[in-house]
Amino acid sequence: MTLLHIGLSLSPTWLRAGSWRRPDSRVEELFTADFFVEAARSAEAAHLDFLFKPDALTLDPASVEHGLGFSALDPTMLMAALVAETTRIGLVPTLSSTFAHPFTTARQLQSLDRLSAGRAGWNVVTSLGGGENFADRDVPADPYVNAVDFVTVVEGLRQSFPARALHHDRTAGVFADPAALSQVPPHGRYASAGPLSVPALSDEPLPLLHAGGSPASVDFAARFADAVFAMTAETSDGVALRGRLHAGAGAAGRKRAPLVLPGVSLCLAPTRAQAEELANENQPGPTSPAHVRHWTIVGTPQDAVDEILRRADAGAIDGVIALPAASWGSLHLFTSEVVPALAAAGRFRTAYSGTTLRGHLAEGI
Ligand SMILES: Cc1cc2nc3c(=O)[nH]c(=O)nc-3n(C[C@H](O)[C@H](O)[C@H](O)COP(=O)(O)O)c2cc1C
Repeated sequence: MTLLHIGLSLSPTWLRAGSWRRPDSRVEELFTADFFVEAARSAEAAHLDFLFKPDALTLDPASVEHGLGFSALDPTMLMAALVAETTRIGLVPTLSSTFAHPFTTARQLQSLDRLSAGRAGWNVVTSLGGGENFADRDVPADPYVNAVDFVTVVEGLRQSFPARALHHDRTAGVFADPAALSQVPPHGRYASAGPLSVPALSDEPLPLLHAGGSPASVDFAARFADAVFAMTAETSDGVALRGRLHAGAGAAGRKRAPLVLPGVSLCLAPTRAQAEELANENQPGPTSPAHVRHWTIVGTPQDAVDEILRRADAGAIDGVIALPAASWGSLHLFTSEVVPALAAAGRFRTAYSGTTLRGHLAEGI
């Protein structure tokens, strides 16, 4: 039986809407490492595939009056802070192909991969907003044509200093073989010759996640992504997306289609009545992004198990990215009850068998 793949979003969805006002929200710690270390440790104790951090490169001042808005730590820095606090779980920051630069991106991700011994991934997004913060740069004419150039250059840079170049030959005094280092040709608007100053850990490409909704996004994911952070509110949306990704990946000659991992908003409590009360107390406010409509489960941990398995059996998902809602309790019930129940049902790992994110994502397929 195929195993599910599960990530935990560290976008603090469990403090969104009015939930940051709960006495136990720890909102004062929102920009500290400890806040995220607690979430990361409980995700790793449940043997999740990865921690995931969405990102926004823009902030509407009005949005922070009554809620968090898009205020957040830099995802790559946050993941780096979690490296030493975890040992097996994957670390997937979001970096924008529209606004970031491939050289900086490649260097940061290669460093994260090295520091974490193979646990880094990358959520590639083309980004909705943020242009005002990069107004000194041209916006690409077509964000997905540009995204292809961007990921090609990043991967080229990553392998411009391949793992095999390192010799560490003390006797001969050879640290690395310069002949194994290479340069990267220009692609589109990017001319970043390399080589990168951080050596790759292996010849494997970095695991890529992608989040988007358009046909161009699906084409991009089918060609490049290992997994898709999907916004499939209904089972039928997931079945359709999975079909398109499998067809696209097949047409691109890939052996494996990207995993469909929808965001699932989880408002969990020991009883349904408590979960509904929690959800009612924390309705999205007027400043919540209107376009965001994720699959939502309000109920007990068993309700979440049942619904996740129902969607998996319907061919709508390969796993989920958990977006705990309303309280820390939702997060802890997910990692301490929902995931262990999925494991007990034979649908999720009971222990890590590998040490790299690529290994976790390939497991049980
Ligand atoms: C589920 C989902 C998650 C997204 N997450 C992010 C994100 O974390 N950061 C970001 O800048 N944009 C994010 N986006 C926006 C996309 O990068 C993209 O700009 C937007 O979806 C428009 O592209 P599309 O027409 O292909 O959907 C997300 C979009 C979707 C559908």
